[in-house]
Amino acid sequence: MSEAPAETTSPETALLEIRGLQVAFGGFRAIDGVDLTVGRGELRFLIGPNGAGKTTLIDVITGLTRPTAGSVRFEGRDLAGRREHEIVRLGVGRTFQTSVVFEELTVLENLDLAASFRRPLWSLLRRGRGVSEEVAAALETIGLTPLAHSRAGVLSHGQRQWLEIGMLIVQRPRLLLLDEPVAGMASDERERTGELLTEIARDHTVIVVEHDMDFLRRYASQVTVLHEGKVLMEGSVDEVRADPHVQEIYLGRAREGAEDAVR
Ligand SMILES: Nc1ncnc2c1ncn2[C@@H]1O[C@H](COP(=O)(O)OP(=O)(O)OP(=O)(O)O)[C@@H](O)[C@H]1O
Repeated sequence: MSEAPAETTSPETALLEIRGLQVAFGGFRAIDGVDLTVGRGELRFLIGPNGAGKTTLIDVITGLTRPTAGSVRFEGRDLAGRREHEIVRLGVGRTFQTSVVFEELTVLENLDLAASFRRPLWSLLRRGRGVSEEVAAALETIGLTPLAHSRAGVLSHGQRQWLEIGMLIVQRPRLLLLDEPVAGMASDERERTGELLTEIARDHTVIVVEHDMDFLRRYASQVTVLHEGKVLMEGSVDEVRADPHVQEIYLGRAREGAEDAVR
């Protein structure tokens, strides 16, 4: 018997390919026919008003929620039906809106623990022999080298977010999914996070869910707009901001009291 047909898209061109995705909660379709292609090395922003389906989309990619229909292919492999830890091992990492750092452990210990996830069991016995290269590099990238031996519990909100990003990086994912990484951050922390994302995107593919328009203007290039479970449009930040439909859904929110209209 011949092999299964070759993948429709070369892994060189598309890292992530979502087709005809649907997610229903009871009779309600939170995702309603989404097609999304993200190329290797992209820094893609995902925006949309509350309830648009952004988190649900991330949940499906990472195996937390099962789709009702459609496919999610990562490097040509179908992720549907795979468990969360299996998807992590395939190279997909995500941050959650709730923190996953261990407050009693130091920054370094948190990173080391996250990195140990990839190491063979025998190497865990060698722990305590100093800082591995990848952990040291991650510390530098996230700018927390001076705080390496501080307890994670004393970090500011922004520093904690960077630590979480560092904990992802040491697991060497090829796709990183970040859910509202600058939510609740002060402006200097936002700026540092924007720089961090730009740096990480040099050697990872990154999808960022973000509401903040100022942040998008500064750091986004390609943007996908979700609305009511569908892709409303894709384009550059300028194209998205100029689109009448996008303006309408954001201005609609503005009239309801939301502050961040597309201007
Ligand atoms: N487990 C669930 N059961 C029922 N409905 C759900 C569930 N999870 C999400 N929903 C609904 O699906 C829709 C999409 O939710 P989702 O959290 O994906 O939106 P979002 O774009 O991430 O919004 P926000 O910006 O507010 O986080 C919402 O109407 C939400 O109430």
